[in-house]
Amino acid sequence: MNYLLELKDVSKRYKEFQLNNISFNLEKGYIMGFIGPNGAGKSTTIKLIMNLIKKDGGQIKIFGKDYKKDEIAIKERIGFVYDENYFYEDLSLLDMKNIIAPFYKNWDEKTFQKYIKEFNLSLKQKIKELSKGMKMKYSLALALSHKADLIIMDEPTSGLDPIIRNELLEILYDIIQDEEKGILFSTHNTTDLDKIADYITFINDGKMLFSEPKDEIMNQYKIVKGGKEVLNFDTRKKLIGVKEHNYGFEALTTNSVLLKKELKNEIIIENATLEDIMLYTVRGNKK
Ligand SMILES: Nc1ncnc2c1ncn2[C@@H]1O[C@H](COP(=O)(O)OP(=O)(O)OP(=O)(O)O)[C@@H](O)[C@H]1O
Repeated sequence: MNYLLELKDVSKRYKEFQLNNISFNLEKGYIMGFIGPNGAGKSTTIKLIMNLIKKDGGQIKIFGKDYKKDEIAIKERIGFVYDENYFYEDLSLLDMKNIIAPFYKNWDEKTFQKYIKEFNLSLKQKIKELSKGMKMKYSLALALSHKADLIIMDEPTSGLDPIIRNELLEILYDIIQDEEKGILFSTHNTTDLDKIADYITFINDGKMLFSEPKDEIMNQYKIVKGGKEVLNFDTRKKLIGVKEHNYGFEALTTNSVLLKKELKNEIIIENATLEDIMLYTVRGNKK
């Protein structure tokens, strides 16, 4: 398989946090949502992919090549959008672009100008005068203007209003239509991913929970609701993150077919959202 991005057992140790054996692959033509609660290790993983920090173990390949050996050639084909600021604050948007653009052989000035206009930015303005959302839009305009094959975005929708947020999702969707490009997109806001992601990689507390096609995940995970009387030892084993209230319980399950067979009309099975999957799983892990 010709992957754009391959992580195998990638690990990183900090004093009080460990990222353990993260493995996933991203194919051409797909959008992967990278989800997990605060502090799960999403930014750490992205920094490792971008070689901004050193890994302690595992392998990272980008475009089939070792991510370090071919770093310069690889980075030319990556569009990177990152929450923390890596611009010179005193420069104008135009001056900063003039510094960045020559690094890319495939820089497309027309595309850049198109996004600047679409995002309502002024090239005369200084970076330090931009709001968080405006900085994100500027970052996006830069990342999308050199015909990158792999787009890596760390929380790109944070700070964006719903209109620009939706526009961004449409732009990302359009980008992958030629089936040559791929997007890795980390976010807390799983509703963004309900719309556009093909694959979901979920990490919690530095550990991988899954990396699978979104449709399979949505088929596998369901919400169960029922009365407390069915909550015995056997049933609990099939439930994740049980939430009990006065009249009954709600939980996540990957055993909905079996539960329905055993408990028939005593329970209700509903579809789960990605947010449900994240919340119930994190609750289940805490217990
Ligand atoms: N330079 C560092 N030194 C020590 N610990 C760090 C460092 N950078 C990150 N960490 C720790 O690693 C853990 C994971 O952080 P990370 O930023 O990767 O999480 P995240 O999933 O991106 O969270 P968020 O959604 O809040 O951005 C946190 O506990 C954080 O404190």
